[in-house]
Amino acid sequence: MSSDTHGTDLADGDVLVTGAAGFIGSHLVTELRNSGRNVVAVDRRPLPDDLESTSPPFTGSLREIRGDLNSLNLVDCLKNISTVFHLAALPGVRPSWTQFPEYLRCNVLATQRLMEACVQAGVERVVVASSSSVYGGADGVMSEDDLPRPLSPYGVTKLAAERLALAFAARGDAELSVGALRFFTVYGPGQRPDMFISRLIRATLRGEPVEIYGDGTQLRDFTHVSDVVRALMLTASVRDRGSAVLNIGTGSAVSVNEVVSMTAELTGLRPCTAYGSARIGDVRSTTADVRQAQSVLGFTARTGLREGLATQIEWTRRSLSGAEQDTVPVGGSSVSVPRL
Ligand SMILES: NC(=O)c1ccc[n+]([C@@H]2O[C@H](COP(=O)([O-])OP(=O)(O)OC[C@H]3O[C@@H](n4cnc5c(N)ncnc54)[C@H](O)[C@@H]3O)[C@@H](O)[C@H]2O)c1
Ligand SMILES: O=C(O)[C@H]1O[C@H](OP(=O)(O)OP(=O)(O)OC[C@H]2O[C@@H](n3ccc(=O)[nH]c3=O)[C@H](O)[C@@H]2O)[C@H](O)[C@@H](O)[C@@H]1O
Repeated sequence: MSSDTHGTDLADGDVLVTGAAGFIGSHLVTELRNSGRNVVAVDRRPLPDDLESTSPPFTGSLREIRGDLNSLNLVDCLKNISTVFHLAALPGVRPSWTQFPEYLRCNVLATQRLMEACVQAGVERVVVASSSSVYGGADGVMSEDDLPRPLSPYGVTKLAAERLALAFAARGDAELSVGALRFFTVYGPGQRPDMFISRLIRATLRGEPVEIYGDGTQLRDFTHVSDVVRALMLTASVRDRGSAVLNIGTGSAVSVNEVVSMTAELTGLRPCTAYGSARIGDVRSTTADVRQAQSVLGFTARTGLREGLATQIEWTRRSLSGAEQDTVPVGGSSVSVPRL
């Protein structure tokens, strides 16, 4: 199978993206349209303005459906849809201790409702955003066959969502398969403002302090959003569409302190860091075992952390300076991303 996303063979029919207004969702919608797909974009938030543009280079159409997955008529939304990318969720690890009912509603109940509707509407393929946080505090490389032991309520809801989707695919009364992708700490232009790299770059460019939770030696397999989008598209188009759970990461981990040093080098500015307490539920280390994604999808991450950080720094600079267009080169094409 080609490891490129252009011209890959998604099932005929339009595609629907949930969480389309979000960080990863907005990049995915852009890339799908660049590859000629007609996209139905579902989110309870409005789409970023520049995603709605139909001017070139976009070739696929965009239809926005604004609403909550827990109340929309999803069977109607899914008419003529062959492939669903399910990205909608509450994504933060730390707030999940205090807002659990909302995590349950958005991550678990919404997934059950969506999967039920997919079966009724005859959707062929569902690609679900799962998370490295299903693993919990494993030492060393995290493999898909490891017993998941999430350490945060968020991780518990992501594991439940992943398993629910797979249970629907295993029912046997529908031609539906599921690819559940466990993303590892995704970064890049448009990254959620609550995430570390986003806070660090913004604070550094503004000359403000950023808090580091713990001593900064915690490790993350930081994965660039362009790689994640390519993995999503490959999962939808892979010829053997059996159900599977796959890690999407780079296979190597970098400490939070190293990210601070790289940001200093790339910006020429000295980040002002304040060390605070480690947060409950934050794992010490994440590293993806990337072998299954390589063998099933032909997927290998292409963007190194230094190069990827540079794309996010450039986007943040433009955003902070109020540039008209926040269009940045990502993974070989240009994408428009929401402003800060
Ligand atoms: N960003 C990461 O590092 C990362 C890592 C692992 C997994 N993930 C998963 O990837 C997905 C996307 O993450 P993101 O970082 O782009 O988050 P995001 O918050 O930017 O996007 C999620 C979108 O889902 C929408 N949404 C939430 N609940 C909804 C509901 N009930 N009905 C309709 N829309 C709803 C939100 O409005 C938001 O636009 C999530 O499922 C997240 O758990 C993200
Ligand atoms: O890989 C995943 O599955 C998860 O990755 C990220 O979660 P996290 O790794 O906590 O991402 P960041 O918020 O960027 O935090 C990275 C590290 O920086 C630390 N951090 C974060 C924010 C901050 O202000 N200061 C700080 O030191 C965190 O404690 C953590 O150790 C995403 O936010 C989750 O949606 C996702 O599910």
